[in-house]
Amino acid sequence: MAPMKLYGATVSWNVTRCVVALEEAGAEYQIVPIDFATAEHKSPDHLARNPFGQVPAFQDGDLHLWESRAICKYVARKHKPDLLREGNLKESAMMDVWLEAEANQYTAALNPILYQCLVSPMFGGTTDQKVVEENLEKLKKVLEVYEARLAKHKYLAGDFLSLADLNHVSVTLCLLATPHAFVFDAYPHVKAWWDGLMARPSVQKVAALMKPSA
Ligand SMILES: N[C@@H](CCC(=O)N[C@@H](CSO)C(=O)NCC(=O)O)C(=O)O
Repeated sequence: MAPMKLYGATVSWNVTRCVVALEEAGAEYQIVPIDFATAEHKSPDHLARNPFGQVPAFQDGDLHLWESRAICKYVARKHKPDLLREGNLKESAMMDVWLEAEANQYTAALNPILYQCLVSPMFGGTTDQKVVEENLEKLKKVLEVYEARLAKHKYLAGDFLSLADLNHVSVTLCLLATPHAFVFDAYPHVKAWWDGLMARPSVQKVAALMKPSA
């Protein structure tokens, strides 16, 4: 069976969100770089992979997917279904809650911070500190909810690791690459949760992959 293909650059936290799932699944995959400098992500070939002209895109045999979180769910369902808790209605429902919280609360607050602190300077742009400060305040409110949850459970969906936890990894690694990593210090249970995730070989591998020198 040909290896699964993940299209995109590992500088993107949406692409590396999928690498975490692929590494956790222990599945054979290859990363196919897409060159933003030449707008390859808008090429006809790539639009056929992802009609929105974005990365990641994904191929497994004759199946073509896009949207990082859908790719992660597919990889987990196929190779490590325990991450989805689909055998337990309540556990899988709680996982869905925290999958959505990652996308719509946590990463929604982090995206503008990462764009200002990491992406804009990468293209010679400046950092709008007002945007950073505004979204740091939003992130702190989100982390207050996470702190309360993780004071009661080892992981977000319950006392079991799930895809919901893993989907937070890539964007959190990016946060740690900004001057605002200290924001976790005020939330000890969030920090313990993160330290636990960081100890996983899959996360170590993605952390190494995301280092600028990689
Ligand atoms: N909801 C989607 C977001 C993909 C995305 O924004 N990809 C960016 C690069 S990563 O930040 C991208 O491809 N931007 C180029 C563009 O939008 O033209 C997902 O989770 O896969």
